[in-house]
Amino acid sequence: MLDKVKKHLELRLPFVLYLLPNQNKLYGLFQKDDFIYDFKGQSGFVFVSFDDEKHIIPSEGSDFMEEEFSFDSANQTEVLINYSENEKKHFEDIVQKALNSIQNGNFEKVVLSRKIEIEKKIELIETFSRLANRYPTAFRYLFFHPKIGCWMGATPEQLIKVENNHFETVSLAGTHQKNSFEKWSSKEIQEQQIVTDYILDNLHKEVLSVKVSEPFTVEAGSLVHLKTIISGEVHSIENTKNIIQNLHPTPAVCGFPKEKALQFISENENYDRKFYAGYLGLWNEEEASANLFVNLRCLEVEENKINIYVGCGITGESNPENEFFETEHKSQIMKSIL
Ligand SMILES: C=C(O[C@@H]1C=C(C(=O)O)C=C[C@H]1O)C(=O)O
Repeated sequence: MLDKVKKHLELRLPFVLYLLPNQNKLYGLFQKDDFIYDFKGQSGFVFVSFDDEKHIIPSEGSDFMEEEFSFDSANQTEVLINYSENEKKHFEDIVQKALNSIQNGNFEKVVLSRKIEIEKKIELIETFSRLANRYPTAFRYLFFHPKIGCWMGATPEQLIKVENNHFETVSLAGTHQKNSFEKWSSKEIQEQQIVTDYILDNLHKEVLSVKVSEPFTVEAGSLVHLKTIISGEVHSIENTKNIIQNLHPTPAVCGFPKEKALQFISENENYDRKFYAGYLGLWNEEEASANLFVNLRCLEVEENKINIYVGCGITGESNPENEFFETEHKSQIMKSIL
């Protein structure tokens, strides 16, 4: 498959490589032309931006390959926390502004992010190989489209999985470093509950039944999060489409209420999130199945530059400096494979 990837990169043709969580099989979908296909319910690998621009590498007409994943596991590096005081102050100021807005009753939660730009030219396949080796429990992907961009990531967050009318989604929020974690604070419990409530509210019109787990702690690389599994039955693929439309973007990556949080993000984050906090993955219209993930712990590859996108949930109890360090810790997930 590596030869095929190299060829596609040379010819500047779109492709995606991916590995499902806890699996060692590498899949590749290789488009034969360089059109941008809009996602309109055809089968393939979907790639949707934060502001809901929907693309797909369609299965039809593309080459599909699979093989055991056996790229070299090159060194894993530890990175030192490294940031400028300016960046820190800038982010803390925006968090403070969000706190004022929350206090004034404009919204309950907003997820604010940073775009960390690193001047660096990377070797794409080797870097993806390190990412795939390092985060086996995540959904790992490398997406390339000459007219859309090049992204890779290792996301711990499922947007939705549907098979035989059974669906599963998660509410994921709250973050700690694994090595210093003791227990969840009321702030974290509250910010995750906002996500769970929102998902349940938006599901009920579309599902036949729903089951909700207790919140539990999950590992994601060097971090831990608080997670609830929400599952049940849907009637048809139309329900699945409506659920996705209603869920995205969830308060795990946007905030609550959604419109107010979106407005704060667009007025205060000084860049386009593009595909960060969008969603991506498999859509099979014929089988009415989907396996989609939220695009987190990801980076965008430019010619001589990498953009790492990381965010964190702000609620009334947030502390601006702690939130800044949370984004730094999240960024280590990607920095350590560069
Ligand atoms: C926004 C991100 O992560 C999300 C926000 C979290 C939080 O605020 O604690 C935790 C997991 C994700 O739902 C990110 O990784 O960029």
